[in-house]
Amino acid sequence: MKVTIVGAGNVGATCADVISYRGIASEVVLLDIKGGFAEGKALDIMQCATNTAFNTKVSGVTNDYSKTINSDVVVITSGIPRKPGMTREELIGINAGIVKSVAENVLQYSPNAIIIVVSNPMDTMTYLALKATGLPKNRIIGMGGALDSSRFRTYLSLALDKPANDISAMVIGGHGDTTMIPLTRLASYNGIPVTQFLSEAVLQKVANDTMVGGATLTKLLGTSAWYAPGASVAYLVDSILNDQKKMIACSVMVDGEYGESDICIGVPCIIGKNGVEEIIQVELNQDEKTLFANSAKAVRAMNEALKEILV
Ligand SMILES: NC(=O)C1=CN([C@@H]2O[C@H](COP(=O)(O)OP(=O)(O)OC[C@H]3O[C@@H](n4cnc5c(N)ncnc54)[C@H](O)[C@@H]3O)[C@@H](O)[C@H]2O)C=CC1
Ligand SMILES: O=C([O-])CC(=O)C(=O)O
Repeated sequence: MKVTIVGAGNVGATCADVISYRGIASEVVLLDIKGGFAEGKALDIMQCATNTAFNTKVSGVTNDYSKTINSDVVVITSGIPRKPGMTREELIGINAGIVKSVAENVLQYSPNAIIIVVSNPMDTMTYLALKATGLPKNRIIGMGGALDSSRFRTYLSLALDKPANDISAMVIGGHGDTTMIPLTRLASYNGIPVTQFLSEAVLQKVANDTMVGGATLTKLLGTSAWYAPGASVAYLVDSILNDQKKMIACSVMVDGEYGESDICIGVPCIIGKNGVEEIIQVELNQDEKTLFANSAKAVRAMNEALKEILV
């Protein structure tokens, strides 16, 4: 199975690295506009093969889409990341043009690919990719919820002092500092509600830390995060290529689900060989419904900025 990753920067290269050493795909192509950059990253990753025992073929190309031909999955990480103090939404002016042209280019050589959008503001970029390409909605997936949920589980694990893999928890809604909805009420430690172990105040702090998880890392690193984002994309790619049908919160086009339509927003999805195979309807309480409606309103308002680019 072949995966193309457009953008060989921090997130794209990390994603290629994880896909390779976990043997998720037989071939990975990294593509970047910076001359020689993707080639260098690919060569560096390939030189891990003997020490981490993988056989994935990794190659890099400078803006040559013909080398991406017949990819099963294409990941779009091209674009600029935010700097400390910025919101993801501020990236729209530069990233919209990049994401639109990249989505159109990859489809010329891989008309059947499933596209994973990572570039920010991710919900808006996913909507843009869908509208610009006209692909069926099951084939455009925005990656945000997988990462936000892993951050939520990490913060819960720290609060509980228990392993993150024993914790089940999900974040839905937009992938923004104020639009994420950590579903605290439904989070569990091996099936036991975390509300049995953690006070309301601690749970509120965990939820707040989760929502600003990306901003916290951006402040610490001077640019946005890449290890967990790259691993989260690889997790999604694995569920697609190996038809695992995992339930993963992803930004997808909703058509009446959760009372919304004509936006891409994070909802729990079954991810398999056909991309988005099902949207799971969680029974939300009134507070959660209100949070989701407000999140959707903010995501929809952001899409307005695409009007000029989509004409
Ligand atoms: N959805 C999510 O959960 C996450 C999204 N992001 C977003 O992912 C994007 C990438 O982040 P990083 O990898 O940290 O940035 P980066 O700056 O390290 O890498 C971006 C790469 O894209 C390349 N690029 C720019 N225009 C291109 C084009 N037209 N064609 C091909 N390549 C192009 C650049 O040369 C650069 O190498 C950012 O927009 C960031 O905000 C980052 C982390 C998580
Ligand atoms: O914070 C950012 O700008 C990058 C991102 O989306 C994340 O790490 O969640």
